[in-house]
Amino acid sequence: MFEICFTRRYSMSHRLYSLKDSRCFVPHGHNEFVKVYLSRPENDALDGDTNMMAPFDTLKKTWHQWVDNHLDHSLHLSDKDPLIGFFRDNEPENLAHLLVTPGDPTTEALAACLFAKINAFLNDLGLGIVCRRLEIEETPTNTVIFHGDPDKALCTDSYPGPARPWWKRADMSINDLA
Ligand SMILES: Nc1nc2c(c(=O)[nH]1)N=C([C@H](O)[C@H](O)COP(=O)(O)OP(=O)(O)OP(=O)(O)O)CN2
Repeated sequence: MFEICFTRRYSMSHRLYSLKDSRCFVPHGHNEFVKVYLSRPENDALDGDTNMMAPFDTLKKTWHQWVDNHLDHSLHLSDKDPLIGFFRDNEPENLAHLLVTPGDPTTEALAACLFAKINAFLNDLGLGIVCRRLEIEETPTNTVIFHGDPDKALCTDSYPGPARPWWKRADMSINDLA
């Protein structure tokens, strides 16, 4: 089986709102790398002419657009974080830069959301190519790997967004605050 791996770098900040006594409660930032592993499970054979699963550019264009123009320099907050209210009241023009996760924006939660997001983009291509594994290097010493079902991984019981939240939509959104 072939796997194609793309890597992208972005800067982000977050705070872990449930960890009140921790230094992670204080908003802080990371320069992270996300790696996605793509494969075509149903038909792995090369055609003898182009010999590609699909051109790299076709596979990564929308994903990298989203990473570069929306994920990069975003502030990640729990859906329960009162900082969201601060932005609503004082800086509504910056709401578009908030990435909101169901519960704390840990690297685990982000990995599951990003996994769902790239699969929404890939599904739109209709090539039968999927992301089966995603890795986020939060720091040079901490990496989180996700593969599986994001619906089972994320707890959305009290998430205030729509049934199809931003991570399941093949659009440029990073929250459901609009
Ligand atoms: N399971 C998780 N634990 C922690 C996460 C997380 O996303 N998932 N995140 C953090 C903080 O973001 C913290 O900034 C990074 O963790 P930390 O290990 O403290 O980072 P260091 O660079 O200081 O680690 P070293 O081992 O000193 O290199 C905390 N926990």
